[in-house]
Amino acid sequence: MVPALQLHMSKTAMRASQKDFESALSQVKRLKDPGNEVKLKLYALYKQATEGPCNTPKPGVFDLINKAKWDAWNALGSLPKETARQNYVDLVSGLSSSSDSSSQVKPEADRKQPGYETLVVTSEDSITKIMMNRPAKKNAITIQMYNEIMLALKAASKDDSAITVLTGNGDYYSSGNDLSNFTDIPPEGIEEKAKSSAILLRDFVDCFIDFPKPLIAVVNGPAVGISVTILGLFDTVYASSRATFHTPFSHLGQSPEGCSSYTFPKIMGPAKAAEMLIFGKKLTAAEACAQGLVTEVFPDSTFQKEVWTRLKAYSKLPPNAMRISKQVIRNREKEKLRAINAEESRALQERWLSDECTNAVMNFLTRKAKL
Ligand SMILES: CCCCC/C=C/CC(=O)SCCNC(=O)CCNC(=O)[C@H](O)C(C)(C)COP(=O)(O)OP(=O)(O)OC[C@H]1O[C@@H](n2cnc3c(N)ncnc32)[C@H](O)[C@@H]1OP(=O)(O)O
Repeated sequence: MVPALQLHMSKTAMRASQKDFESALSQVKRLKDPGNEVKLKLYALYKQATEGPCNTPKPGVFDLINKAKWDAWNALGSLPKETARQNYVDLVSGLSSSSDSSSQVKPEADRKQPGYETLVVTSEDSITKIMMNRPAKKNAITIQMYNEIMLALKAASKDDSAITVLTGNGDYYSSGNDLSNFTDIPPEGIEEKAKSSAILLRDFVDCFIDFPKPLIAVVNGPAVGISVTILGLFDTVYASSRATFHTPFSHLGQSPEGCSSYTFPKIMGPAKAAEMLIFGKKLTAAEACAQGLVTEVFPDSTFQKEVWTRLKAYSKLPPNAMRISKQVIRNREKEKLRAINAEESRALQERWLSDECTNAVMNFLTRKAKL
């Protein structure tokens, strides 16, 4: 017989000794939490290995935890003690090797989902993170980036993550619409450009209205324009103390989008919303939090650490319960939000053809004006 095969057979035929069992018992304490289902299996095998078949009365129906333990033990029937001991040792050894390999953290480049040029999309710890990735341009949103964000949101809505995060790479969260989007005029003319831009805007904002899982904005720095307005469609907004919130629509000859004409007055009251949306008042993170647009502000020095610790804890909550809670909170407004989005997009389609808008965009692009 081939020696390696011989070794394999003698190993599987071998019964776990009391010493193996005891070492598995101490090993199990060092493992990271394997989840309730595995813990029940371990409990049942332990009881079977040490006491034999289930011999205690069935707990009452409201004693949920003890009933689950009893059910798991009872399900092992008359499994011999020796086999239960062996199964316990095998289960712990399988858990140890999988936890060894999962503790080797892969670098972000390896976890990165392919197919995006303007974003870095990663999925880890039940969190899908969509990071805008044009730091040299302050994460200004190009046509390609609008399309990629829509694709990433659609994929995240179907993946096995529990929550989804939008954030920015570098010192800005996002400087909003890339103003050079307006310079690429097709042969059909400027009206056609305004029309296709309005359709893109409407589709983009609809993706946020319809997103089914908890959606969190991690606002790592200043936010401008559309990156601010869509925050009203997020479930939670965490901001660095360095973040600012600026919607200079009148300065740009434009009008509000992202459903902000409805969500902002609802969140902060009409007077405060008007200061932002009509007069372009820039809010600090603390002010945005006081107005209810931001959930919580963290000191910039500890922002990433504190936010991701919080999000990792939230991502362990039962995903279906979170999804249903979001539906219950948001569903009754969806139709209304879609209608508002369509109306805001129509208004902008006209604004983009105005002299006020054309001059403001030209002034920025020829470096005559900044916010
Ligand atoms: C499909 C259409 C949908 C339309 C939806 C409508 C949305 C409305 C909006 O979002 S309105 C908001 C539009 N955004 C702005 O008006 C911001 C313009 N940018 C600025 O004012 C400044 O860049 C700044 C205040 C954000 C940052 O200033 P700072 O001095 O710190 O940095 P720079 O100006 O040197 O920026 C670095 C480079 O990034 C380019 N850039 C920044 N923001 C934008 C932008 N929004 N659009 C295009 N380009 C932008 C900037 O030009 C610099 O590029 P350079 O290094 O090549 O010079």
